[in-house]
Amino acid sequence: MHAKKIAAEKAVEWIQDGMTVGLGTGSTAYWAIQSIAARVKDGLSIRAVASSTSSEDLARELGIPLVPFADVETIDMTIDGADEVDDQLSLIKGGGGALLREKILAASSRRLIIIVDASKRVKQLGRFPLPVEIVPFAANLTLAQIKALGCLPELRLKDGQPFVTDNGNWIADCRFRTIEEPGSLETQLNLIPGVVENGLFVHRASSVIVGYEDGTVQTFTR
Ligand SMILES: O=C(CO)[C@H](O)[C@H](O)COP(=O)(O)O
Repeated sequence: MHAKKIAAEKAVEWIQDGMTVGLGTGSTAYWAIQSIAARVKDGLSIRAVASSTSSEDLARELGIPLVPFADVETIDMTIDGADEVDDQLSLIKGGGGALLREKILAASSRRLIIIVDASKRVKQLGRFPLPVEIVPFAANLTLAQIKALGCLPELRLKDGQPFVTDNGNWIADCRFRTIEEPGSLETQLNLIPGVVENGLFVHRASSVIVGYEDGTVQTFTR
């Protein structure tokens, strides 16, 4: 927990007055939202757009000024977590099921700052099952197409029912074991009709901040 918190706090230091800030989702993004709220209380003037209803609720509760997705055209900086980060700063995201909104934020952000603890760093992406958001309609056909790309897709469940994203879709967690070419897989998955988006974020992170339990951080920039 400490490692996630200090990575988050380091990223939040980079936020400046007047910025539009994208808020990520998950237990590391939670600390970023807490730290942003503390700076807002101290007078920082920003507006934020959230990647999930849970982050939006938290930000609202803590008094961070929010702007709806529909009203935003550019984002200065997004701070978000990740499930895996490789040496090229490519990512797997979506463990929390918010990958679609997270990728929309990432694609429109001048800077995407990823905050992780050291356990998220890997030599090769793929040990963490890749989350893929699919439309519920004809899900089995879509799952079969995803499987043909060389993985074992499993529908994510919550209380015995399909997990439903903030966008009303389902998530397939896809076991690839290793992903040799993340860039090409990211494109291939999105070409399957029925796939809405996938959790590969290739060449999108501007910086990755890794927090360690001893209180130090390491920053990697592309
Ligand atoms: O992509 C995400 C949510 O969709 C999260 O950023 C990712 O799952 C990491 O979460 P955590 O910070 O809790 O380890």
